Amino acid sequence: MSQTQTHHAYWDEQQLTPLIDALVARGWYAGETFLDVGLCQDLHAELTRLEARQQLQEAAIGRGDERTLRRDIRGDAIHWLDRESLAQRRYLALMAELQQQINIALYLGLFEFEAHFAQYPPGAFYRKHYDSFRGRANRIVSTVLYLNPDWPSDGGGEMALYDEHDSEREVARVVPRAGTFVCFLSDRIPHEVLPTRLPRTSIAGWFRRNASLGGRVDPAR
Ligand SMILES: O=C(O)CCC(=O)C(=O)O
Ligand SMILES: [Fe+2]
Repeated sequence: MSQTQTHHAYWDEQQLTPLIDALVARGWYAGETFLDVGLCQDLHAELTRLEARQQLQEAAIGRGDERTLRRDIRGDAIHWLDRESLAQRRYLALMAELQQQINIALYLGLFEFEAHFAQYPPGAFYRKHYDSFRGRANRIVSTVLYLNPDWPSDGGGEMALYDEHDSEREVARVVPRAGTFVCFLSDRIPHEVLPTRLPRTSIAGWFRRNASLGGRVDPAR
């Protein structure tokens, strides 16, 4: 490999350039058929097994002492990725390479990636929120990969993204169909999950930079 060539093991330039450009220009990116269908199927099958074995936990909001279950804000059940399957390891390898490429292009100093499977049962939603707060940002770039093999037009459960300067202005509505991948700056882009009519599956993940809060290292979760 010559020094002027960049070599990516998984991603090619045609996929990464639009993602990086969109992150810089407007703070978010959404791409259909961004990820391999076979990998999405394997991840979806794993989530189905985890659910059957009751290995999903109801998701909380807040952190530390302030963690609470609030079904009126957030209704999903989750399982943190822990590299326990080949499919997880493949997905995490893809994200590790994406992290590297974002760092090269944007100097964000992304340091690690954490992610969980999520399942929204019928009727569930996640009200409009930011994934981190300015000045206390530990989560820098948010990601979502959808795993649902089919999604009817009346299925609901879209993710709505809002303008970074006007949190009332919707800028995109993303259908949670398998292979679609979204990423955005965690402290800039308000977003929400609209009520779903069908069980809705995804992997939500965050590229982090370790931030020290008052001398303590910010806890991971
Ligand atoms: O599943 C989605 O579309 C977004 C989930 C989300 O916003 C989150 O888990 O913070
Ligand atoms: Fe979020």
